[in-house]
Amino acid sequence: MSEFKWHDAAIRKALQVYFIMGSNNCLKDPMDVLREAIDGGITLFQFREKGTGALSGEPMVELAYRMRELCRRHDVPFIVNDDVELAITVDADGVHVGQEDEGASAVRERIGSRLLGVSAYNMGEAGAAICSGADYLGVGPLFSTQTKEDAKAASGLQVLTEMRGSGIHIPIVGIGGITAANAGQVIHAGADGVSFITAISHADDPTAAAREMRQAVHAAGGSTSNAKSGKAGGSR
Ligand SMILES: Cc1ncc(COP(=O)(O)OP(=O)(O)O)c(N)n1
Ligand SMILES: Cc1ncsc1CCOP(=O)(O)O
Ligand SMILES: [Mg+2]
Repeated sequence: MSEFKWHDAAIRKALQVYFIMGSNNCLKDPMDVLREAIDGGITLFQFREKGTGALSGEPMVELAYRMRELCRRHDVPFIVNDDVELAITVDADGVHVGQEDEGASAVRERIGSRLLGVSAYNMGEAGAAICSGADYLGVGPLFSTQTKEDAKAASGLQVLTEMRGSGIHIPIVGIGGITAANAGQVIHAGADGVSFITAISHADDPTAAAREMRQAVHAAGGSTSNAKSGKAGGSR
């Protein structure tokens, strides 16, 4: 198992431009989409092979391996959605789980020091996720989304201001309907970064789309403006 220890500042930096995708989200070869997104400057990638038309079994595992290799070559940390077994099999850098998935405490036990992201829709879920050992929260859907089949109603940005106003300092990434046009608002509301599927997976030019997202996050202050306890020396 990887012994890499994630530091707070490194997590906030990685969350800045967090691309999530599975083969069924793409309009062309998913490896090309990922390669182009990396060229455009994404800072973290989540393999989320889920929903109508998703791969399963050996083809899914093979795609995960190929994507993990590509990310590793470019020093982009690789996260697996939902599937802890798969994350361990492909030696992912972390796992993201939601409220309907395996419990965060059990996942932490299984993955050791790998990065653990947990979804939180409200203050109660955020508090529980932190107690269970989450390294970061995925908060949303903030805006309406067509991508997640069972998504809750859009919460709006006030959930972020409420969390930050109540002393929740853990790294947070916003999710749901995020584009380069609204990414700055997400950062200003208190998130360290933005995560998104469609903004890149449906873009004619994923490299340009990633670059645009990166510029929007940096223009809004990026992770540095929200880092409350970043330790120096994070090596990612
Ligand atoms: C960064 C990030 N935040 C939230 C989610 C959503 O997780 P979940 O609620 O478990 O829903 P699914 O993605 O599994 O459908 C996420 N994947 N990533
Ligand atoms: C996985 C997930 N969780 C909450 S919203 C969402 C989908 C985000 O996709 P998009 O960026 O296309 O709205
Ligand atoms: Mg999930």
